[in-house]
Amino acid sequence: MASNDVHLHNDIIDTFCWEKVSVRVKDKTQDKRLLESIDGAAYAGELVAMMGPSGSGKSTLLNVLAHRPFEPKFSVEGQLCINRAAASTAIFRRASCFVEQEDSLIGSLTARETLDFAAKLGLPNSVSRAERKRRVEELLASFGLLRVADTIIGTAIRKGLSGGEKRRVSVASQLITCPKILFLDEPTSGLDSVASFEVMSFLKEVAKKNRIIVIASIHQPSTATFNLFDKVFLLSQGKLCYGGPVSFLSSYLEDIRLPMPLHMNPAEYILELVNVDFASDQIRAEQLIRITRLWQNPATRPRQAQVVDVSFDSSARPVSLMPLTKRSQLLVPVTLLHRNWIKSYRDVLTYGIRIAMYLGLALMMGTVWLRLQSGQEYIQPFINAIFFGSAFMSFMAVAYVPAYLEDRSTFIKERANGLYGATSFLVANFIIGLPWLFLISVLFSIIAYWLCNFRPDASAFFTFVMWLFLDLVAAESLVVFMASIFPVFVIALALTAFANGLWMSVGGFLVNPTVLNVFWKYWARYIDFQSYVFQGMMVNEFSQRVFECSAAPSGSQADCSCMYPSHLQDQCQIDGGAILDSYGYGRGNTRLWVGILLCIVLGYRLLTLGVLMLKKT
Ligand SMILES: Nc1ncnc2c1ncn2[C@@H]1O[C@H](COP(=O)(O)OP(=O)(O)OP(=O)(O)O)[C@@H](O)[C@H]1O
Repeated sequence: MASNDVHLHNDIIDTFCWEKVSVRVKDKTQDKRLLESIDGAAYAGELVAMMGPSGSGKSTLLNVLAHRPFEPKFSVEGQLCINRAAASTAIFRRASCFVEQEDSLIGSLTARETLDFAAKLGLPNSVSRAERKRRVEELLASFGLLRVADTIIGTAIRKGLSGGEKRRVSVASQLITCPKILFLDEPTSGLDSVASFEVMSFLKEVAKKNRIIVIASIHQPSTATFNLFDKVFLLSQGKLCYGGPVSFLSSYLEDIRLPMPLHMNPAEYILELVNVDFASDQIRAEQLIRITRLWQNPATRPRQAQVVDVSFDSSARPVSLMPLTKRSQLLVPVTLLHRNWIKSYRDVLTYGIRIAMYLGLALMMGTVWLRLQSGQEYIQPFINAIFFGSAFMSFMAVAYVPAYLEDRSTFIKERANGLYGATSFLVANFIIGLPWLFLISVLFSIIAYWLCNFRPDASAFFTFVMWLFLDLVAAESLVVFMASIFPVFVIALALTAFANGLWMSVGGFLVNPTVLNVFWKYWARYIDFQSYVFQGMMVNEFSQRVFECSAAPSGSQADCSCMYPSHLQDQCQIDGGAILDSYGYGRGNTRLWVGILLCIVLGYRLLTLGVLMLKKT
């Protein structure tokens, strides 16, 4: 789209217009026009409705107007102007906000915290703390949210605000940065007619008081809600059928001999007029062609439809407009970290359930491998327990997929509104996981390590904790990477499980590294984080341990189906070092392995950053 930016400081946007907006989607399976040459304009203080039957192109038009990113298969044409000058994406990002159909609110925050974090992320540094608080309270009051300001939004297991209240919080949180244009995709979806009216009348008031242009797609408003709008754009099959003041609609319909019936909801009537999805008769289809032709033809299009009367309430005190200066890029990750911290300890689904799961696994492991002894027959159980403690713990990191996908979806929406970028998101995401994963590692080890009777030595215990912690950090980084490439729950879950399965298979336990198939031996093992953890834990346990044959019950050697070589089973005393030699694990490599593990973690995180920078939706 166009260059030649207008200069926005504290300027009011008086006019926002769009000309000849067309969208086409073309790929191997389809070539379809979604929007055809749509023109329109909106003025400061107006509440504008985008209406039309399902699939008519309302959301697509809204996305174009808001400069939202489109997938490459879409081709978008047209011109968007602010104050009659062409405007770039950067100007739009700074001047507008987009409220999605689905709320991207964080369920464990309260309404007040949600607005406060939106202010911290969106407002420039020059805004003082007191001013920020004042704006939050002002918006809570103007959206009728003071009564529920300290109630949480609501999570899957904890009820919070009602649907209407959530929508109001969504809208209020976007208004905190004083956008000059506010786009809303179906702001009333899922609300009853009373709640819909309530939300739209708040928006109308805010638009008038602050001279904001509010453009909302809406499905089927009640008569009262419809009458709140200043303007309506009616779409059908990607074409414009009417675009002008709501007050002029009825006389226009009379002019084209389709008068609005008395006592009928006008929104319902116009939607019926242009809906041919379920019409079996030819008459309806021809009627739609006639309506669109009349509108498309400048000769027959009524001049009044484009005349807009904006009446402002000059007595109302407007919310002050903020200068559009830059925010500190250092403060953003800190704010995200603070928000993630509140979420992680309040929302049991984020880490609470995982902590409980790992404690259960620790108890299970500790009781299955209960008090292993120093007899030779315990060598294999020790190795099995180490494998379980490294590989299976890493596998269970798949439980993080849903929480990460939720965070990613919030990030995608907030990034589209220009709040912060992928680096801030990933830094905050990484740091917030560390204390929780450390806590899990310590709690798991306290239970499992002593119950299993691993080497009773403080330094061995803390080394075990360190390996487990690194294992979980790497496993979580793998989850983050996979779920960023494929942000669909089932696919992310399946692929992470697959990757973990592969790392388990080539990690050294299931096939001794000395006999591993060459196809895997020379690459997979080296990037397999589980193999370094397994090696590390093995060295930690076996390098200073001796297994006695005397401790074994008689005849146990014959029953022993061990992985370690048979010549070792004949000896009366087995040094743990010999077990390590049989696996080809050298001692003294701990630092190297820790370094490699950290590089693997960094690698996953950097790859994720690349994915998030490239994937905008
Ligand atoms: N990614 C896509 N690929 C192909 N067609 C698409 C894509 N996205 C939307 N469309 C098509 O574009 C048309 C307009 O869709 P859009 O979502 O804008 O309609 P809408 O009026 O907002 O519908 P609804 O009210 O049901 O949300 C529809 O026919 C839809 O099938």
